[in-house]
This record gives sequence, structure tokens and C-alpha cells, in this order.
Amino acid sequence: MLPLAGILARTSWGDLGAHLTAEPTVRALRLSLVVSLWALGLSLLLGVPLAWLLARAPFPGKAFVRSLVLLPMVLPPTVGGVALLLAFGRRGLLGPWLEDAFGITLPFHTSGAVLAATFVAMPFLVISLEGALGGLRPRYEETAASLGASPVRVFLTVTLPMVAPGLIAGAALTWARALGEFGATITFAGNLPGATQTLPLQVYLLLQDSPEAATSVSLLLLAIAMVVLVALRGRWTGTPGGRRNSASRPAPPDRDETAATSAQAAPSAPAAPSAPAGPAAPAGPAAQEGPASTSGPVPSEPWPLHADVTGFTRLTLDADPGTTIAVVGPNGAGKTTLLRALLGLTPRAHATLRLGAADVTGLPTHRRGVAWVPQDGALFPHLNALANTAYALRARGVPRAEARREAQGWLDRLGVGHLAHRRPAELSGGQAGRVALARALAARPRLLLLDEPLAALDQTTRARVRHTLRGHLADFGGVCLIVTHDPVEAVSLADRVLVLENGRAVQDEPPAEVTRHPRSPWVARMLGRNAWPGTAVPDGLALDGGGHLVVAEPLPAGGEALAVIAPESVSVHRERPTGSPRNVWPGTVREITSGGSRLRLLITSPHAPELIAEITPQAAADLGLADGVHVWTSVKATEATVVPL
Ligand SMILES: Nc1ncnc2c1ncn2[C@@H]1O[C@H](COP(=O)(O)OP(=O)(O)OP(=O)(O)O)[C@@H](O)[C@H]1O
Repeated sequence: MLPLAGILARTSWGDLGAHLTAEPTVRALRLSLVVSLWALGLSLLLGVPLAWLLARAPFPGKAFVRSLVLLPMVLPPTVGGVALLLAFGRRGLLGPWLEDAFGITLPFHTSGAVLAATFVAMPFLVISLEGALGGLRPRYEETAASLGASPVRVFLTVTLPMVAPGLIAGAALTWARALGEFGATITFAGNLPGATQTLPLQVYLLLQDSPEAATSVSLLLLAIAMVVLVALRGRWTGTPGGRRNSASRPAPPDRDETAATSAQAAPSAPAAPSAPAGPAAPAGPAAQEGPASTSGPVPSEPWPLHADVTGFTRLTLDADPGTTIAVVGPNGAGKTTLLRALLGLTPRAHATLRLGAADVTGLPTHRRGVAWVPQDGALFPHLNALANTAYALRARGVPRAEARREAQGWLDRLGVGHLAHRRPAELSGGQAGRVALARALAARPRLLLLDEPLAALDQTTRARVRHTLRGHLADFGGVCLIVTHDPVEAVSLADRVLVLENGRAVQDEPPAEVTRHPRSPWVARMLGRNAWPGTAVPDGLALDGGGHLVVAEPLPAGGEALAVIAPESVSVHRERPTGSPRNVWPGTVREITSGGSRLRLLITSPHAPELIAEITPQAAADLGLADGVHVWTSVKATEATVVPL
């Protein structure tokens, strides 16, 4: 503050105008602007690709290259000037060649001043843009590619707008730094009025002859620096005030949804039927009030699927057109890797993929016709819901107005038509999920990949959207893979359930079969069953880890098998039961949780694996159950199913 106060206190305000309009000062200012803008242009030309390489491309020696790029920031500028002389000067490494071959002389020339300013200022651009690119999750660009956008389109419509704050901040700092450059310029380019004598150099000269004029020019440079900083408003440091994210913009008025119904139904209803999407949903009350509209499914062509996946996930998948496959499995089983392999987005697994008659294995992601809704939806934050939904149509060359009309139809069908003009930051998680779904469906893919699409929805909305989704999937001519951890979703939405464990398919059967005969302890537990692996013996199963289970329909002895017992089939007693059950174990209650109208008990026993029992709260009260209470459990032989593994 004190040096700043010094300048302000010593400025002779009366002479300020005369000082700043003096011919040498105006000339120096003009030259400064020319030099700094050229330096900015050069920095953008060289710095943007450099930042891209540093942020995105893996190559050996990257840390060293980054240090070199940043070196001018810490190098004394005069040393930088000396280094430039030794490289481009008359007796430098390249100077004589530049002069002989092209007649270019950089030192003591305006181009030298530009080079010196670029040398010291460009790192500001690179470091800022590299940070912005590094912070941009590739998911956005990958999703854009899955919606059919070419790499150039992805760069222009997703990458660039999303890193724009970083790029603008870097460019502003680069320009300001170039404008204030002194040491490297005077060393390399000298101090020639009209050619290399920029404003900072002039301040230095004026200080000797006319200190008041030097103060006035200093004030001008100070004002320019302050204007740049104020314009950036914290973008450089990443404070929220600087990143005017869409959440901080005033949200469009959250219209009363009933009012929105009448307001929106009129314009969108006549528009929708003309959309090539086919019989679009009338934007009636059901569509506008929030719940998903179930009408207006869009028929599409049949696309059967054949995929051979190798790598971390290894399986062969064949599916008829219109098949919905729920992909389930524990964390890390390879579900996402499977989806990414089908998109051609991961080196960890490779998929040979045939959709209909077309082998798309060799095609890049954007030409496969495989649409993807990642776990978080990855809506483009700089586009509103409507533009997000229209993205794939625009990428395919559909004219803007038509694409928007069709997109509005999709949003209406998913019950979020009234949110069309909101940005993703202004949507709830569930609403964003529905927009992401609309966006993928609008792409009219040949294969649809949904990674936990309903995870963020509340129970009621989930049921509604599931219903809508089922409606759309019924008319979807391609295959749909839905990754889910929700057994209800798997069973209710899918024609097949593919169970993955450790990258392999352990079961791929209709939901009813998976529910009846789960072939892995994990999937049985996901379905809420007790699942005990063991070896078949003549009357039942010798359980892994000790214990014996008698079953009514044993398998041939010797094979690996899984016993499945529904929790409601487990009886809990305080005294040893005396009746017919063949399987009786003593145990201890370890945990009591509420599961809807019933209580779930976790019971451990030295004679059997952990057992989940489900009883009514009344029964629990009658038995006086609590954590640590000793009990007896029993399971009838007819209630235990065994499936071969
Ligand atoms: N980029 C990566 N590099 C190395 N390993 C990875 C990478 N991505 C995933 N993995 C590993 O690959 C395995 C499968 O991961 P994947 O994301 O496919 O699992 P998932 O079944 O989708 O799990 P979740 O249910 O947790 O989403 C995991 O062991 C994971 O740690």
C-alpha cells in the first residue's frame, strides 16, 4: 500500500494531462500497446497448444518441459534478455542464420521487443490454461463424443467454453505482463525511441530528467494493471467471485408449475408434432408438472448387438434389438469399464462391436452411434437444458430451430420441459438426471449405455421415471445396457440381468431366473437373500467355513453350489425349537435394522455363516430382541434352494 500511496501522493495532478499527452509518452504508449498485443497473439499461438500438451498428452520428460515453460517467470528479466541475445543476437546461435537466410534482425528492433515480452509473459498463459484444462473432467468431452460430436466440434463447443475463464484470465495477465516488461526488453532490444522504447523504459528515462512526468506515467501503468486485476475479479486465484458460474446468475423465475402448464402448452404443442422425432408427446399437464410423461415413445430402427470384450472385462454379449440388459456387480467389478470399452474410450478393455449389420469396432467414439449417460450425467454446464438436449441433433447437422423443437419434445416426455432454459447448476440432481437421459435419447443411438441413471432420483420420481424409461426402452430399437445397484431397477427394467464379478460375467439370464437361482453370493445378497457357498453332499450342502445345511432337493454330491435362503424364511426363537426344522443353529443378534414394515436381524453363529432374518416388529418385541441377545435360528429344508456354481 505504501508504494502505491507514494505514487498517488507525489502525482502532480495539475500536470497529469500534459505529462500523459506529451509526444514521447504517447509514442511510447502506442508502441507498448503494439508490442504487448503482438506478444499476446504470439503467446496464444504458441501457448495454447503447449498448455494442451502439458495438460493432456502423456510424454516422457513432461515435468522438465513444464519447468522450462515456467522458467521465465522466475528468471531475472535481464538474464532472460541476455539469454535471448545469446540465442537470437548477431553473435548468437540462430541470429546469423536468421539474418543471412531471411534478412531478419531481432535485437534492437520492435520485433525483438515483442520477442522479449513474449518470453517473459507467455508462462502466465500456459500455467493458467493448463490449470483450466487439467481441471476439466474428460467426462464432458467423452460424453460429447458419444453424442456424435467430432473432435473439432467437441473442442469448440465443450472444451473451449469450459476453459474460457482460465484462458481469458491467462490472456489478460499475459497482456499486462507484456505491457509492463522492462528488463528483457532493454537488454535484448535496447531503448530506441519509436522502435523499442516502451512505456516502462520511458518511465526509467523520465525518472532522471523529469521525476513528475515519470510519476504520471507510472500512474498510468498502475491504472492499467488495476483495471486488468479488477476485470479478472479473482479468476486467477479461483475465488468464487471470479468464477461467475451459472449458479450465481439469477435463476429464471421458478415458475409455478401449474401456471407453466398453461403458459407452455400452447407454444410447444403445435411445434412438437412437426419434429422428426415422430409422434411427440403433447406438452400436456402430465408433461409439464414435473412427473415424466409416458406418452410419445419414439420408434426407431432395430439394432441387434454383438460384442466381444477383452481386457479387464472379458465377455461375449449378444442381444436382440430392443433388449434391455441390467449390468450389476460389486464395486470394481468392471461395469463402467464394459461401457467405456463399448464406447472405445478405455485402453483397459477392448470391444469388438457389431451393431446391426455394421461393425463399428474401428470407428471413433463419435461415429459409433453409442450414446452414454455417465453416472453424474455430465450435462454441459455452459448450456441450458434445451441446448444440452439438442446437442446431438446439432452435431448431426439438424438446423438449430428444428433441433430445439425436437429437444423440447424430449424434455417434455421426461417431464422436465418447463426447465428447458435452466442451466445444469440450476437443476436438482434428479432433474439433471432426467435431462441427461433426454439428451441421450434425443441422439437416437444404436446402443444406449446408462450408468446408474436413476440413482439421484427420490423414490416417487424414480418409480415414475422408471415407468417412462420402460416405455421408451420398449420402443427403442437398439440394445440398452443399464448399470445399476438397485435390484428393483434391475428386475423391473431389464429383460436380462448380466452379473459381473472381477470383470467376468457370472450370470446372464432373465431377472426371474436370477432372482430364483442367483449364481453368486453377491447377487443373492443384492436381491436381499442369504447366500452361502459350499460343496454339495447327499442331503444338502457342506458350507464353506464350516457348518451343514439340509435341503429338500439336494444336488449331485461333490459340486460347488450356493444355498439361497430368503430372510423371511428364517425363524428366530429364544429357546431351542423342538418341531420339524432340520436346520437349527444357536446364534447372537449383532444388528437390528428397519426394512420397511419389518425388521432385519443380523445373526452370527459359531455353527453357521452370518444369517439375515426378517421378522415383524411385534415378533421382535415379543421375543425381547436387542443387540447381543442369544437366540436360536431355524430354516426348513424346503425353504433353502441350492444352485450349482
Ligand atoms: N483408469 C483406471 N486405471 C486403472 N484402474 C482402473 C481405472 N479405472 C478403473 N480401474 C479399476 O478397474 C476396475 C473396474 O473398475 P470399474 O470402474 O469398471 O468398476 P465398476 O464395476 O463400474 O465399479 P463401481 O460400481 O464402483 O462404479 C476397478 O478395480 C478399478 O479400480
